[in-house]
Amino acid sequence: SLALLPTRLFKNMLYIVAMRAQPAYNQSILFPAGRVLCQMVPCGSEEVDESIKSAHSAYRKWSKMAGMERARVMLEAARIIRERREKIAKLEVINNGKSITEALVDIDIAWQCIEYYAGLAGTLAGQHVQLPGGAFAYTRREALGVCVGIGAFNYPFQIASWKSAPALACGNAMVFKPSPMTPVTAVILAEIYKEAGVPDGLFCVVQGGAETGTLLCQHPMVAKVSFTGSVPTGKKVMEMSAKGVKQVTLELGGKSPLLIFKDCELENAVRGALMANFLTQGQVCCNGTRVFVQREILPKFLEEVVKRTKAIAVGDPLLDGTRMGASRGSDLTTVSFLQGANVLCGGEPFVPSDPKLKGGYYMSPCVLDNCKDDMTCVKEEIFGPVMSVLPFDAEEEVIQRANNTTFGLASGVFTRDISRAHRVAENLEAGTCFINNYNISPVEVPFGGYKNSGFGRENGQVTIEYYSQLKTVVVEMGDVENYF
Ligand SMILES: NC(=O)C1=CN([C@@H]2O[C@H](COP(=O)(O)OP(=O)(O)OC[C@H]3O[C@@H](n4cnc5c(N)ncnc54)[C@H](O)[C@@H]3O)[C@@H](O)[C@H]2O)C=CC1
Ligand SMILES: C[N+](C)(C)CCCC(=O)O
Repeated sequence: SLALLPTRLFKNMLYIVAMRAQPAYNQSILFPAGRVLCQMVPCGSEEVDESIKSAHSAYRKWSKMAGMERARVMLEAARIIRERREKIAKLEVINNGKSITEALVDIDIAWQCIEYYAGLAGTLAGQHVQLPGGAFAYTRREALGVCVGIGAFNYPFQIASWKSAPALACGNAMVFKPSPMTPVTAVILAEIYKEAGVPDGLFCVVQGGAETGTLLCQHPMVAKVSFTGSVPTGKKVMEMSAKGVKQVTLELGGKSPLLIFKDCELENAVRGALMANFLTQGQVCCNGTRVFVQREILPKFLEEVVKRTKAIAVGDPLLDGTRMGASRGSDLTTVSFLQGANVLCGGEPFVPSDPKLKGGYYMSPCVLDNCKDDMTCVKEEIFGPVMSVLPFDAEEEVIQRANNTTFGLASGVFTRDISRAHRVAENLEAGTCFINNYNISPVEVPFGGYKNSGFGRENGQVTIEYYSQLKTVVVEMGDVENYF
């Protein structure tokens, strides 16, 4: 991570929230105020084993229920979340530090996801295949068993919902481990599922960090692991899962390109660039952090983007007017990765006026200009509110530069030329391409990566396939033909 780079003082100093200093895994930090939020006891092998066993017995009951029955329980869970959205959103702000405006959207996306998969639960079906002599075969779509979900800190409630909703719809149980930095709201989701009527243990939450995560991935009764987090941890999860031949979904990091052509509608492109970079303090895996702008419109684009970035209200995330809250991290470190890039605004520690928030982790959003493709800020994921802007001249050139990365989570293009838009979408190597927008997430639409950004998908109909398996039943209607 960038925090590992040598620290030198530049004339133009840039501060980012250090990623190295994670709080002790049994302690969660209150990001907005820099105080300890709660003490959690990390689950050891006994607790992990207990949770997986209780999930397994719940799975036995749940998977035998009709899809329509599971749907009713899930719809009730969605209803409860919708009813309590303000309360849960407030807890999410305290848990994570993001603004209340964004937390409300996250909670809404969470209940929509549960509602969507409730709708699919009754549609699970197989195929009937006719064979010679009146024989036939049919396929059954069956649950996998106990699935493990491991979440990152940036969308705690939403990630728990995105993983559990398709899992439960297909008849599985889930043991979920939230990030030790944001341990609170997954527990609220577990309580809501219980209240809605799922069998005891169907959605269990275990607390802890890497050790607990390892125990989950290695447990022989686990059928699948769905992971959201960094590339290095994702590789470890895949390795551990491979030993037990467990299925894996990996939602990893990104350094997504956003291509802004001179024929775009500039006002929307500017809004798109802000949405692509500054949601959740820039801590979004699919952020379009490499903003390629066609040279002719670069000055106008930068003028607008910088003006609006400077106007972003940073501070107390519980206030309605705040647009950027607190980041994770336990200290602010000066990091020099500029290598000649120009800080047009922000990138500094921000201290809110409220004395209660003085110890919190705030940073002013930053725009970097004069960037080159081989700079660290352009190549590596920063996971903070830092937008790197790069000029380009031609379509072919910018596609080649945009694809020159090991990541492939998302991408975006702003243009009014309809053919160009679809041509660019076809040629960008990424799991998602947004045309004339960025970072919207309708739950009906699959989400996931190419290349090192992972595989498998979340959301959309296709995710049913990642949480179920196919059984083929072959039926003979005549005599057995015997070769012996
Ligand atoms: N694709 C996506 O949807 C997202 C990707 N990310 C990526 O994750 C990075 C930072 O997020 P972090 O939470 O710090 O990621 P991380 O990879 O450190 O942790 C993610 C989760 O994995 C757990 N974990 C850590 N070591 C483990 C191990 N050996 N075995 C099993 N579980 C383990 C953690 O406790 C946490 O719950 C970002 O830089 C970004 O690249 C983050 C959020 C969303
Ligand atoms: C909701 N959305 C699309 C902004 C981000 C979801 C992916 C993540 O967990 O970072």
